[in-house]
Amino acid sequence: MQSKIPATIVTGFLGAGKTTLIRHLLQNAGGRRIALIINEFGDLGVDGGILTGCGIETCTEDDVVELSNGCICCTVADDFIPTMEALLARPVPPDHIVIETSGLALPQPLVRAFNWPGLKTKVTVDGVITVLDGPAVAAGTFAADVAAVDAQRAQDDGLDHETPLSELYADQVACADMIVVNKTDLLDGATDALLARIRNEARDGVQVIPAVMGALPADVLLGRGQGAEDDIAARHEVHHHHHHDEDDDHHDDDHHEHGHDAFESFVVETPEVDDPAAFARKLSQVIRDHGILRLKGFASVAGKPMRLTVQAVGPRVDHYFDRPLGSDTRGARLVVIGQAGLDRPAIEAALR
Ligand SMILES: Nc1nc2c(ncn2[C@@H]2O[C@H](COP(=O)(O)OP(=O)(O)OP(=O)(O)O)[C@@H](O)[C@H]2O)c(=O)[nH]1
Repeated sequence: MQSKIPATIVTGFLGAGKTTLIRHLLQNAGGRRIALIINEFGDLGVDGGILTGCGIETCTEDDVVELSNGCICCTVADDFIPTMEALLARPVPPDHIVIETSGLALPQPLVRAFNWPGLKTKVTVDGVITVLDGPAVAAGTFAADVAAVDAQRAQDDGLDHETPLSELYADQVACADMIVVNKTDLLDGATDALLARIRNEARDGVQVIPAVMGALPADVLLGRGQGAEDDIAARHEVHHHHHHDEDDDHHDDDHHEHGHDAFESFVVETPEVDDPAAFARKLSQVIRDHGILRLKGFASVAGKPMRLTVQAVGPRVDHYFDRPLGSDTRGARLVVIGQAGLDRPAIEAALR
């Protein structure tokens, strides 16, 4: 029998550090030919731009496939499966496939897609890696007490989808074979308690590993041989319990209602940046004023030949020059992601 190509699913909430972890993995791939499938939220292709712009020799444009037609878990049949089939049909197929889901995707439907007849014989899910934003989880932002939430819902039908963040968190934790608790540099000694708490929430036997900038050896991340598609039932999906208006047995891949409509994203274009530090301060203020969850993109800076990458998770804004601008048009293009109801005109005005 021909051996199956292993695929690793990297999931985790917006801004947890998935792209950073994958970038480190590619830089330390130990000669493996890795193909990437990236599911962007918003059309700008920031994560693809960060990965192909990073000058990693083993990572050519060909090896990065971007899916930006929506959330990967809602478009598996239309988008993900054909993309996988095309990748597998290449004359030289990759040694390993890494799939980065959008920060709002549920991993379970994606794992289930590996049981598709056209894929099942050729690929297997080597493991589901869930990246958590350590400080955010420690602050209780995405840490659902699943039992309490369910109990509350049982009492009140009107609560459906009121807490999509905690649902996503719970689903991403429940599906994991390995949980990377990232950004422990920002945790101030509270790491051990947090790891213990997350171990408690995870399925039995799931590794919970602390990390800074997703820096974990390729041998830890890859080659787990989990075969996740064969034990999908063990990977409890919290959100299924809330569809009181649907048939309870309605578990197929193509249902769309898991709270994405609770989020929105749009792209804002602004003129060239004068002073990156001042720009970052302005972004941070706009993020606070409007409760933006995630903001990222690229900008040109007056008089500079390099591209400025801007990354904000909550009010913390990182910015750095990553590569020559080349033929990119000057100005800034930023993806703004938040819960539905963002005041887009006000945000656009404030950013310009
Ligand atoms: N301090 C600190 N910052 C980090 C760490 N890991 C990632 N970051 C920063 O967090 C921001 C988000 O990281 P990404 O890797 O883009 O996160 P992501 O999960 O891919 O984000 P989405 O694709 O938007 O869901 C970037 O500015 C990173 O530089 C870490 O361990 N410590």
